[in-house]
Amino acid sequence: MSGQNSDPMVELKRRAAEEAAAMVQDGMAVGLGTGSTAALMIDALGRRWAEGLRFVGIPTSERSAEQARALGITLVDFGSHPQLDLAIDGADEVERGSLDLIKGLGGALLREKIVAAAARRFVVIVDEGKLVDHLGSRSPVPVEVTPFGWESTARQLGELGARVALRIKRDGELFVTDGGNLILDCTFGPIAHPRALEASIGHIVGVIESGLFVSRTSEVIVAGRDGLTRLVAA
Ligand SMILES: O=C(CO)[C@H](O)[C@H](O)COP(=O)(O)O
Repeated sequence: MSGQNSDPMVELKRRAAEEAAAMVQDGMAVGLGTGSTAALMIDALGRRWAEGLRFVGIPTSERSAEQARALGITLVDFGSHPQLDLAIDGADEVERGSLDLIKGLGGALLREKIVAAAARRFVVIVDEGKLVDHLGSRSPVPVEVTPFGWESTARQLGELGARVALRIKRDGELFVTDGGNLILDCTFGPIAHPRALEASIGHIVGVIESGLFVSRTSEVIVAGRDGLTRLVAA
């Protein structure tokens, strides 16, 4: 994930990632997101670590843990750090104005949401293609469910109006999360009331968590062709 890339959007994402990484200060406890943009941010933190910055990280996936460990970053858990100063992560969709999110196309939504909920500030880094007027415009809502009875859970999600697909990997194997669960990708189309939908999904037995992140974002750093923009929730 490190090194220069000739894709201009990757370069912009790298700048957003560096801007977010610059928010980390000595002594902080920091949530480390998952995905290609978050990986650029962890790389940037690795460079700051090499220059002498010292902080502790809680990763949102085994992937991010491995990357951070390889860079020498000290990782901790919630036992020693039940509250974080800052969490930085990517997103699949960001709703203009509210800054509500869909996350979890990378499959790490449960740990990502726990980390975001534990952070005093939750900073999101995306390219401009992720901005939408209504969540659900392009992305399904990933929902993490227990393997036991997933078909019944899927049926109930369907009753909320979603087209439901069990996530399968490219090699044809089931996608299994770091927690040993399954993902149901739920296509609702544009979502008028994300908070109400998040609650309705959460009430279904067998659902562990959804990728709707409502009223959790402190700030979004958007990488666009015209440079970086910082958005704060309205
Ligand atoms: O939610 C996520 C993983 O569960 C990611 O943050 C999201 O998928 C964005 O990834 P990328 O930066 O690669 O587009």
